[in-house]
Amino acid sequence: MRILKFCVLFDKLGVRMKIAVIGLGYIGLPTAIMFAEAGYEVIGFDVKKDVVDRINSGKAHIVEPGIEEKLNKVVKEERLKATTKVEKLRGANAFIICVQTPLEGNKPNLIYLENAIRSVAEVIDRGALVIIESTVPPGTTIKMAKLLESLTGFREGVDFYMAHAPERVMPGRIFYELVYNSRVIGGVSEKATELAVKLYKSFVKGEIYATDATTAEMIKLMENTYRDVNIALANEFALLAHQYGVNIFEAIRIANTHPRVNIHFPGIGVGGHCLPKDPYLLLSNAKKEFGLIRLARKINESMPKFVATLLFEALEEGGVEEREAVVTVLGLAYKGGTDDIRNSPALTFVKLIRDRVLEVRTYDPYVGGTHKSLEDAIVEADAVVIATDHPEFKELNWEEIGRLMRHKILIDGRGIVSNPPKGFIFKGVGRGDV
Ligand SMILES: NC(=O)c1ccc[n+]([C@@H]2O[C@H](COP(=O)([O-])OP(=O)(O)OC[C@H]3O[C@@H](n4cnc5c(N)ncnc54)[C@H](O)[C@@H]3O)[C@@H](O)[C@H]2O)c1
Ligand SMILES: CC(=O)N[C@@H]1[C@@H](OP(=O)(O)OP(=O)(O)OC[C@H]2O[C@@H](n3ccc(=O)[nH]c3=O)[C@H](O)[C@@H]2O)O[C@H](CO)[C@@H](O)[C@@H]1O
Repeated sequence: MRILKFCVLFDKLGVRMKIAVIGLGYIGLPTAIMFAEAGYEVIGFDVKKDVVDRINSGKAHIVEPGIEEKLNKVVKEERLKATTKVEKLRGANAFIICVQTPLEGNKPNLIYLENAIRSVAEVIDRGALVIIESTVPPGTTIKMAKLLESLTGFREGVDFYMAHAPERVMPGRIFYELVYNSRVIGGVSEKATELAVKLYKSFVKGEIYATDATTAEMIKLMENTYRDVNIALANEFALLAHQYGVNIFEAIRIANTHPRVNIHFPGIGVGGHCLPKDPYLLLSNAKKEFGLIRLARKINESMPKFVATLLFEALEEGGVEEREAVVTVLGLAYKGGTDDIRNSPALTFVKLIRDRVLEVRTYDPYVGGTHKSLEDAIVEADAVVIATDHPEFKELNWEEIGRLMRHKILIDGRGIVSNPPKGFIFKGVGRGDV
């Protein structure tokens, strides 16, 4: 073990290995910190100057438990430096690419990844390892290896080595999961797989499964598609529960006691940088139509609209004119405990209702919003809609909140209020029982 660590940390001449991490966002920054903690010289590269400046002052630009302390330490000890200058990456033994891979329409936009490869091409030395951590459509890593070959005249498997090492961590648990999750690593060549496995072994304590690049790409996309399809099934069950007068959360709790059933949780929708796009990345290079995965997406995409319907029904029941209504939305983040608003169903919901009501107020303790305090956001409101399952919202005393409101209407888009509070018109996704 000690010999392996020595081989990975130092090159053949005994010089400390230099790792370049390209893209310092939710994935790249924690990854850069892990490699720095493992003993490498790490240089982080991002196109955003404000991100780079913040990191170099030891301050994180994202919310993640433990990140401030860890970042501060590795920056102070000069084990991690960030830059916007590509020439500073020269001499890197490994390049780890963590740029975003979003959708444009429903098609993958790989421009950030291609630009990252172009940057690598400017500075790469013979023998270097290039790893794509970003989630990509099947076949992309091989395409990127070809792009790098055409830009440099080098050959993969001979002059450089390229592998896909998809990231599987869950925001909120990143530093634990980076170490203890199992990992999948697939090289374009066998030598690339071998080198990448060796590199990740310097901090990963979970199992590392070696495969080829395209299989690794497909595995990552299958994992998130599996989750998306299962959430869609839970959402469809929730819609059915409204037809049958059932509390879906109670039904799911009991169904899940079956040894082979694990139903996910319904809600206002599925957000974040991954689940709303990865099923489309999986389908993007396919030559025929696949129905199930697309239908699941459509169901999940329809959920903010369903919550809007619940709101308008409740306003009508409460005798509140839509055009006069003041609605407070609790939570903008795509899920609890994060400041990430990418593809957040809360934002979609706000867009859906804002032209129909008098005022939409928003409050999110992690993101901000139109109001800085919960009390200010709620006072004289006609309805409150829970759009994010932040832990803070699970502790709220609804009777007290009700006293501040003009009308007591509560819509639970996240299944966090188990007992409808007294005196409220209460509706929630999957709460067919109320
Ligand atoms: N966020 C997650 O929970 C998560 C989990 C697993 C996998 N992933 C995947 O990891 C990848 C990164 O996701 P993220 O959430 O960290 O994205 P992000 O948007 O938070 O970070 C990407 C960073 O890359 C930078 N960047 C873009 N183009 C660049 C370039 N050419 N050179 C240098 N920097 C560049 C951006 O400025 C940004 O700071 C995506 O493919 C995503 O699907 C994300
Ligand atoms: C397979 C898997 O586990 N992948 C994880 C996932 O992480 P994530 O941060 O995107 O988190 P999720 O918890 O999946 O939430 C997404 C959205 O779905 C809503 N949701 C969730 C569960 C549920 O039962 N009902 C719901 O409605 C939730 O509110 C939120 O809006 O993708 C990352 C990037 O690839 C992975 O790295 C990470 O391992």
